[in-house]
Amino acid sequence: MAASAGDDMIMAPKKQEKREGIPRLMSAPLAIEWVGDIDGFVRLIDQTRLPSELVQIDCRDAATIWEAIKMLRVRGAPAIGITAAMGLVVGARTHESRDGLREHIHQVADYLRTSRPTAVNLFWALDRMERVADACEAETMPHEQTLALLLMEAKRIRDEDREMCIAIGQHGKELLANDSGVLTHCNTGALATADYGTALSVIFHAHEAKKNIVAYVDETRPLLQGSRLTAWELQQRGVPATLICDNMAATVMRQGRVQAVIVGADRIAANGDTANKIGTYGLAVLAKAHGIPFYVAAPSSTFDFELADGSGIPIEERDSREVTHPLGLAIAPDDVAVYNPAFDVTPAELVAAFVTEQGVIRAPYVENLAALRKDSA
Ligand SMILES: CSC[C@H]1O[C@H](OP(=O)(O)O)[C@H](O)[C@@H]1O
Repeated sequence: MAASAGDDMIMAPKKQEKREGIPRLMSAPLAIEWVGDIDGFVRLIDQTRLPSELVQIDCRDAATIWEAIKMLRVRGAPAIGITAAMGLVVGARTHESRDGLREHIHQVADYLRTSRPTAVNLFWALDRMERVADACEAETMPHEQTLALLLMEAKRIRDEDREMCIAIGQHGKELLANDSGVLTHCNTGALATADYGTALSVIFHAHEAKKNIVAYVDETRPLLQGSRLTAWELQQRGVPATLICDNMAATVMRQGRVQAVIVGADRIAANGDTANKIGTYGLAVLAKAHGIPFYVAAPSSTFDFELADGSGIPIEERDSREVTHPLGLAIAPDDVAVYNPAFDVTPAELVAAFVTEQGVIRAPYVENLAALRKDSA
């Protein structure tokens, strides 16, 4: 039994039943779950507690959801979108009549939009939920029915993401040579998505296909999503993994330990410029210098076709204490000046290919990525 947010219960990783016929690769619970019916709540793994503790928190209001996204208790572009969609449902419920419900829903969505600025999935998911609310208003739908349809849409966003992650893995595994080393950055696995992940889904599926992959995992300063989360997920699945400090990436490439680099994304512009965890751009430059292919794995929901290029992608800057006090331990003098951008932008020309649920997409990106546009269908 998980506790409510703020007062949590430590859970031993429990065997998770197969979900809806799709065998789950991971023995831990899903990062995000909706518990109950329309009067239910969002249950999250608190990722700030991993890998030493698997703690789940129950979120019964929009403020708890906002805080969980802001503090990276739940993180990863698709996971943020799914959580915000479900968070809109718990927030919408506080308005108990049909009158004014649509306006209330827009207010909750605008509030959730302020949690983090870079991952486009947050905004895409909330836009999609608001379109449902607008349609219900236009149909003068009863209050309960509107809430039920919103919950259905949030679950649909989650389920579609899981399917896209599986497809990304199936397409991407063909890019990885047998007996190869693959370097990855940050966390792009089941913890960052509905399940399986994006770049990690490629590695998981290559492992399942017995391609004898060794994953090299960047620890990913300052919040250590690689050492805390990715190494944990890979161990959960029995994938050989070697943890390295971020400053070791050049050497492992030069030593020939790595034959590919694969990362996730938080927002990809129409020309293929890619925003991802800080440090990704440096990996792309290093990969180019060593003749190693650099791949970006992402679902179509992470592409922002409103942006012609990466110059317009908002880059989140975070608290300086994340740099000076990792895990609460002071590693820098007080009051030192700090610059802490959470993301950087990799120019499209450094990307060998994008791995999407629709397949592997190579340059020229402006033309070839256009097929991913939702309105291009
Ligand atoms: C599958 S998207 C994962 C993406 O999100 C991470 O950022 P954060 O941990 O700050 O949410 C990182 O950029 C990953 O590549």
